[in-house]
Amino acid sequence: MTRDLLAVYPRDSARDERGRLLLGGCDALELAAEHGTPAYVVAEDDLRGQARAYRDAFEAAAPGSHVSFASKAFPCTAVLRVFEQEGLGVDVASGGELALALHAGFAPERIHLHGNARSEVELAAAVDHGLRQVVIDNFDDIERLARIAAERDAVQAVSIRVTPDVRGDTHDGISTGQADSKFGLGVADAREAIARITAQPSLRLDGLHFHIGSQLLELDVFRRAVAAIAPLADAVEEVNLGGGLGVAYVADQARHLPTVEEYAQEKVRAVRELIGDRVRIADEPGRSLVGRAGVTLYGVQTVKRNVSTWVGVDGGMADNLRPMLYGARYEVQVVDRFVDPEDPAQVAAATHCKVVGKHCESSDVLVADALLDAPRAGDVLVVPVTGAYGYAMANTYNGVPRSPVVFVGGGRSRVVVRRERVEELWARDAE
Ligand SMILES: Cc1ncc(COP(=O)(O)O)c(C=O)c1O
Ligand SMILES: N[C@@H](CCCC[NH3+])C(=O)O
Repeated sequence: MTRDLLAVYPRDSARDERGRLLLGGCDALELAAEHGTPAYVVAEDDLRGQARAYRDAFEAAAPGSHVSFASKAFPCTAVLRVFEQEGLGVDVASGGELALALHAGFAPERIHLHGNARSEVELAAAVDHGLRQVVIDNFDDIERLARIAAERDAVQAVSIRVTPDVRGDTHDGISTGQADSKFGLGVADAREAIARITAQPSLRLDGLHFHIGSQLLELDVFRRAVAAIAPLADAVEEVNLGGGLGVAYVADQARHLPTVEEYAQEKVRAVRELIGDRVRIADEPGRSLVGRAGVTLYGVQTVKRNVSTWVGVDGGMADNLRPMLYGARYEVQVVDRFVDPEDPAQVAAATHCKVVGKHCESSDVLVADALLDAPRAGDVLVVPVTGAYGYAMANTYNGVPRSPVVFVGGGRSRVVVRRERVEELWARDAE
């Protein structure tokens, strides 16, 4: 069993004596045969372990703190149920995510609603269900939500999303904390929002919130964001620090990845030093709760040589948009013939190739610099760390039905989301 090769795989992964990948104790080749490919395979123990790591780390650093799952990262019933059972709250960003969280069993007191362009219907649903908080993003929200709550004789708890004018080191597409952002209000406008909310009898100001960006691998940026919002904090009971911790997609990132404990301690320390002991601390991680728990299995359909060697698989940009959107890097292996990229003999014998999807786009490239052991049609490939924002952003481009989600653990597998049927491509036809 080689441990290093599994540095970014779900924590209970292993390779057996024949070198075959085991996920949650299940043989990856058998999983592919049983459930078909492509398939998202999720190690349930990894999800639970991360939820506990988060809960324990924040509880140790800031007793009474509140950790929620940012459900956009993996919006499916089974994943939400796991986090509900583990005692987390949930962050929803639309009426649809709200409906899903309720369907999965979250009590409304554990749900808060985000969104930079919510409809009346979405805001009314939040009030009708009595959600824990609605996060105010702009001045229009205040007027609208106050009216909706007043019409129902309700008092809705709110927090304000502040844009702290802090830039984390991440891709532009997932950076949100800069001054020129579509999310939240700048510090001066947030001060005005505090006054307007306080003047509304149907709203109760509860918290401040920031989210600087996603896939952040350095922690110092959080202290700068806390410093930016600190002058507003007298008005609130809670500060939500917005998640954002990155995951290691490839082994070299794993060496520098902060732990959940370091992340929680750094955030809490910043709040205690710059704001004080009085405020309750909340956080809402998405990616780092689910990223490493998930892998995608693909079937190789064809291998050919046009200058490069092109390995064509049965999925691609419809099940994982991240390479195309953010130039995201991933590892890939043949599930029963791993190549050790640090072993010169294995590297020399391996095939340097591009693993590409089946979609009609030249940029449908899953891994541009793959090193595989003699890939051929019929092989099963595994791409690790696809638990976050893979299923979430899946689509049916080129009429490819969406992939199933399969939970594994203790040597057993179970389908928690079935593969979409081709008939569902026309299920919404008006006639
Ligand atoms: C408001 C908000 N909260 C939480 C998250 C979750 O962030 P991450 O997945 O980076 O932890 C996001 C997405 O980045 C977000 O927009
Ligand atoms: N979809 C993005 C993350 C979005 C962050 C949401 N605020 C990704 O895959 O990296």
